[in-house]
Amino acid sequence: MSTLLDELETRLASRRHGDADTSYVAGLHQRGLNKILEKVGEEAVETILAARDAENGDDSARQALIGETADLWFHSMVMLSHLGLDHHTVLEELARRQGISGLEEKASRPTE
Ligand SMILES: N=c1c2ncn([C@@H]3O[C@H](COP(=O)(O)OP(=O)(O)OP(=O)(O)O)[C@@H](O)[C@H]3O)c2ncn1[C@@H]1O[C@H](COP(=O)(O)O)[C@@H](O)[C@H]1O
Repeated sequence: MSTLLDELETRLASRRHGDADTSYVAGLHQRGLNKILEKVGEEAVETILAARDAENGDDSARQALIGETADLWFHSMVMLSHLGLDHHTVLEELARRQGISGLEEKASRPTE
């Protein structure tokens, strides 16, 4: 699975300065960070709405949620790519957190 993300990462990087007429990703980069963030926000909202529908929905509603989540992950990867980061940094952060209870971690934060 990580291979798939690696391949997508390579394809995204190859579009960084590509032709917007033939590449959706190149078009996003050309339109800039604000446009990319707008898409991330839009896909996040669509994912939330699809999850609501999927809770008591049929297979097609669950499939729609999978599609929206894929859109959200994809646009998040474009965002990272635009900023010179990649999914490995996120996987490393998740690996760092592995086994650390979210409740314990929150309790150990310095109080403001
Ligand atoms: N995984 C994806 C992927 N997922 C979703 N999308 C596109 O993301 C867009 C999201 O849908 P929307 O309806 O919100 O988009 P839209 O209406 O065109 O956008 P706006 O005009 O509203 O900004 C669609 O155009 C989808 O086709 C993707 N486009 C590309 N990829 C990957 O990126 C690679 C490079 O793509 P290109 O840059 O197009 O060659 C591809 O080979 C794929 O591997």
